[in-house]
Parts: sequence; C-alpha cells; structure tokens
Amino acid sequence: MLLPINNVLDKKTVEQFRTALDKTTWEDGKITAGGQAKQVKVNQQIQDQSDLAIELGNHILKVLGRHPQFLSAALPKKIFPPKFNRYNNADHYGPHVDNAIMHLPDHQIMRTDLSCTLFLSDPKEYDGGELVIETTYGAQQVKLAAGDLILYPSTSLHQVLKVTKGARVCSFFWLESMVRDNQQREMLYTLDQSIQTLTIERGADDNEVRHLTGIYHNLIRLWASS
Ligand SMILES: O=C(O)CCC(=O)C(=O)O
Ligand SMILES: [Fe+2]
Repeated sequence: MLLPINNVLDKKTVEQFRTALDKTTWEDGKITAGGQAKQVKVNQQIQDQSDLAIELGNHILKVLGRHPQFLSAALPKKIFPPKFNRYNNADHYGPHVDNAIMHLPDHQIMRTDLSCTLFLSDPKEYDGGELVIETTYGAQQVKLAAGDLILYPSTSLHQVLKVTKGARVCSFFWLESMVRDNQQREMLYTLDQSIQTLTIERGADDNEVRHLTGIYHNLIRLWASS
C-alpha cells in the first residue's frame, strides 16, 4: 500500500524548515549510500548528526508520534532519525531498493519495513522529481504538497526522476513496524479506520463496535512483535 498522509507539517512549520535548510551546508548524497544505490544516487543531503538535522528530525518524530493515521498505518517499533535531501541541477536517484538493515546512531540495528518521504517543496517549485514506486499494479508516480508524507513498503523498487527546474527538498526515513508483514499491517489499518468511522456513527457503546475493537486488538496480539 502506498499511503499519502496530508498536512503532517503545517505551512508555517514547512516555511521555518525551509528557511533553515535553504541556508545550511549540503553535501554529496553518495557519501551515505552503499553498493548499488551509490551508483545511481545523484543528489545532496545534510549531515545526519548535524544540530539542524537533529532538531528538525525530532520535530517530525514528535508530530508523527501523536498522528493517529500514521500510527495506525505504520504501527512503528523503531523509526530512523529523519534525513534531509535536495535535488536540483538535474539531480535524480535511479531505481533501487533500500537496505533491509539500517544502523541507528545508538549502534542498534533496525529492519526497514516502511519507507517515508515528507515533501518540503511545493510541486510548483520544481519540475520533474516524481518519486516513482513499483507496485503490483504498475509504477505509481508520487509528488505531494509541501507538508505531506508518503508511506510505502521498503520492499518496493523506487526512484526519483530528474529534477529539471527548481529544487525538491524532502525529509526521508525508514521504520521498523511491530507488524512485519505488509498484508497483515494493511488489513489492520483498514480494520482500524473502519472501526473509527463506525464508532463515530454508532458510539463507543455499540455491540458491533465492541466486538470489532476486540478483534483488532486480538489480531495485534497474534501478529505484532514488540
Ligand atoms: O527522495 C526521496 O523521495 C527518496 C530518497 C530515497 O529513495 C533514498 O534515499 O533511499
Ligand atoms: Fe530509497
């Protein structure tokens, strides 16, 4: 499932992020890529452990930590500290699959189940730069408004097309989910969203709402690892 989540950051916050990012130092994105990805990666990034990356990254994590739709869809166990990239002057990132295992700054490791891009440039600011994700239903092109985020399975082959005008600035990161299997996680998300709608329509004291909520939690018990 490719899931867009709108307005993760409001316009004012995006503006504050951009003011800081537009005047910071950017380095070659190849520095942090390995193997096959290094060969096809042509973009810029800011240093992962810089004060700015940590400050902005923590803000994103705080917002996501209380975002019901994100939490329901991702069921996150570990989230990689958000990174920041920029594509301009014909930058692009050729087709690749993200590494399965990532090393966290505290020397722990995590498995990547879901990949995220949080757009910090408005589509009007640049030409090209679509994130193209291969799915079982064909390639999907993603280009979202500034402040919106796309969540997609890390198992997917994906690429960022050449930016031919302007600049595409994003934050990107990965997460390990408590539910490893994409299909199980997607069913839990659909069930949870349906329960939320039903609860609004019928109230929390409704018999079916009670049963379905119980089933949701019991499926989590069966499928989640903490
Ligand atoms: O810029 C993006 O949207 C994705 C970047 C990416 O695929 C990566 O860094 O692995
Ligand atoms: Fe990637």
